[in-house]
Amino acid sequence: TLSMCGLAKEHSSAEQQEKNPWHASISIRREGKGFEHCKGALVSEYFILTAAHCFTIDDKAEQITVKIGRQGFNVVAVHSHPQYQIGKLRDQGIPEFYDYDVALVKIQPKVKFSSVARPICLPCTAGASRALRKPHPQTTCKDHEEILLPAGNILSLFVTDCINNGGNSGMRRQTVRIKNSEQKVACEEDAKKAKHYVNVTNISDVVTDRFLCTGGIHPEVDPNTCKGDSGGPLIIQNRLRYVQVGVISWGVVDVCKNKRLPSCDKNKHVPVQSPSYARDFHINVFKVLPWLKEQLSMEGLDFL
Ligand SMILES: Cc1cc(Br)c(Nc2ncc[nH]2)c2c(Cl)c[nH]c12
Repeated sequence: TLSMCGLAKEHSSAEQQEKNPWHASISIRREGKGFEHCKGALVSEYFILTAAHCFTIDDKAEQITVKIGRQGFNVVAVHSHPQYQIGKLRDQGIPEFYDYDVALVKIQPKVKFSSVARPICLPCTAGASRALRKPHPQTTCKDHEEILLPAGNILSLFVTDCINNGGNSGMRRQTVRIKNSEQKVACEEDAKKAKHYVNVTNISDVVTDRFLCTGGIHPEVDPNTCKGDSGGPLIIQNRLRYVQVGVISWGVVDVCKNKRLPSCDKNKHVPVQSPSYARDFHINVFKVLPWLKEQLSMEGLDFL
């Protein structure tokens, strides 16, 4: 049967992985330096969408492992976006430049879809039209963008690590608002508060058109990402279906640095101590569609 993307178990007693069956954990082993951890989202039988900055040019596929729930996968290849170049603006005093910070990790064996392993919907695919209950092929990519990213503050979610009562790590959904309104300017201005960008005069050199901005305290206090959340999906929930609109790229304040992980127990409310300028930046999936379409052309995703 045609696999349905963006479908999860919703009942409260479902396992975390059943509630987020696209969630992937990526670990990169580096000789003498331990591990780097990132997140990603399953987007087809063979590919995980994540952030390009999780990898360096020296990383070999053998050093990388991907886990979807309890299941481990080998990595065949990492395809970073061709325009991603972290050192591109070093001469202009910008040490790290995250434009086009996306990558597709090809895994093997082919993922057998189940209640704990199922792809999230990518915008501008037939699966996303079905998930949005819009007619295919009448519905266009532009329609998807108007539905998913209208002007205003858009409710979205990402998943972060937490400690459950058993002491091992779980995952917890965080709700944030994408500032796609007049607040977008203030959101992007706060990028200057990142230690890497204090000397930047023109913030649009760093926060390019490719980014969505979340975080801050207006209209509500948004939780923030941690470095370990890099590569995870920024998701819009529409009824009981989920569509990925962003890839977590970078932030102003690493709220997890030298801090214990928050508890997974929702009732143990973690007091949000982030400053008002703590913002997070995500690559807008709509801005990298030509690359996605090319890389995923054999995956049967039926791009619009
Ligand atoms: C998700 C994520 C990635 C990276 Br890389 C961070 N580091 C950083 N941002 C700017 C320069 N370096 C952070 C921070 Cl800080 C919070 N969340 C982050």
